[in-house]
Amino acid sequence: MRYISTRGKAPALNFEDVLLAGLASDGGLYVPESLPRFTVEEISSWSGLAYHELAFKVMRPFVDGCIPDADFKKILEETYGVFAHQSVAPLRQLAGNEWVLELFHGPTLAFKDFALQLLGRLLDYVLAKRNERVVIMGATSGDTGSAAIEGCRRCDNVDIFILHPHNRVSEVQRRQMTTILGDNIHNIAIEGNFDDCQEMVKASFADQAFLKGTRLVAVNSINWARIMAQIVYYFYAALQLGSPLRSVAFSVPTGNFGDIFAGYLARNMGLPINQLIVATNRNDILHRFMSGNHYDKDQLHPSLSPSMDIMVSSNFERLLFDLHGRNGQLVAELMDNFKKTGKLSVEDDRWTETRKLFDSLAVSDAETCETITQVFKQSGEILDPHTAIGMRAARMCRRSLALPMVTLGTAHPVKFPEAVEKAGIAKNIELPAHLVDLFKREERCTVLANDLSQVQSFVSQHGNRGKPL
Ligand SMILES: Cc1ncc(COP(=O)(O)O)c(C=O)c1O
Ligand SMILES: N[C@@H](CCOP(=O)(O)O)C(=O)O
Repeated sequence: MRYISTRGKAPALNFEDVLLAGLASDGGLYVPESLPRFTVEEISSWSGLAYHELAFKVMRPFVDGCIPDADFKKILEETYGVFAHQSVAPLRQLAGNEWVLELFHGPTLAFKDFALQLLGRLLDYVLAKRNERVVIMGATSGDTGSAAIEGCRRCDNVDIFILHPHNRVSEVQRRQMTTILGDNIHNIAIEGNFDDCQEMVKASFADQAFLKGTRLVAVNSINWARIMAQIVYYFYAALQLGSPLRSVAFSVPTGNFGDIFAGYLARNMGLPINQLIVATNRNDILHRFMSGNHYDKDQLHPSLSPSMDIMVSSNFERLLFDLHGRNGQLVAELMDNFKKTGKLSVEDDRWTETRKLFDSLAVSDAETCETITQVFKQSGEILDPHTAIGMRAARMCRRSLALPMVTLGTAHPVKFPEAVEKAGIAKNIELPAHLVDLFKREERCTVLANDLSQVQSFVSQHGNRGKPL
């Protein structure tokens, strides 16, 4: 399997190299040159497999021999063995055809663990084999950061720098990052928003002189391996609901468009998904595209669902690539123009094509709270604000009541007490045992201005186990 850039100019890579990459050298994102497509018989035969066994079946074609099967199986067994729930991703029925796929039973209580527990182990495996040290830079609006730190903290060959927007993540999210105290773990709070953090990470891939020859690796969903791992749970949920003989719909709380893009790929690999709903908070650039073909930058607003306070959605470019017949030059032109004008639209027929599969809804903070309250009264379940946005969109936008509708439960409500309290739920949600002393732990974090050169100089001063590169 070769991986090519969405902008058509960077060299094609194999799985091992794409794992160790971030943005492609032409500024694009890597995607598989062609997708594996599974038959109905093949998918049917996976029914009843344990999560790690299914993960092997779905991901094997992407890894394509770069990691021997026996080693990859062992890595997957270890990865999903650390999840707290026996079924790893339990599917909970709220009513009739309404389901929540609980993706928050990993160590950091959000869906990011599915990919980042794996990514950490894959990096460890590949870097040990190569005897190479790398620097990781990641941007987070709250969840990727802790999942990446947790996934990589035991990697000997990694120094990890996580940028989060100062005072714009929840306290639990911040502490999950800043209380992990290794000399290769570096938390930076940027005086800006998530897009500023993400832009700095991307700019660092474009000009790596400050790294003095050390390789830079991404943990955000610009890294293909992140998307690959997120495809699996669509198969896992759909198989339990009668696929591949029955179609299923998904509603996905969306920010960087990574999670829902994984669902789109699952469909293209043979899973009968008849609808994908893009559920956003008031930072609704994706909803404005899906509902009116306007992908136009706006101001970023803090919300009760801070992990989705994202304006420019990295993975949207991967969808644009497919929409434009996988023509890298066309995508490069669109993205260049977007950089200049902050606006992007596609030709009508391409947009109509997108709308055959995708619907969307933007949900306000008040509606988010209303949904948390409503679902609690109906079922006793407390949804986190991101999942609540997905649930509201599922209820408002579903095309068929006869088909199962699965909302991705992307985070545990204990991470967002403010929203739960605002929804009028007095019940105290307890942190799980491994985090019970979270509020007593020492924190370590450096606050930096929204300034790329300061950040890069910090990385080069601390990039070798806390010492200069
Ligand atoms: C809890 C939660 N829900 C949803 C999202 C949105 O996912 P994506 O960025 O893949 O669209 C994020 C962050 O990305 C998140 O942390
Ligand atoms: N919501 C994310 C933002 C980064 O998204 P990613 O999927 O590209 O890593 C977060 O919680 O950090």
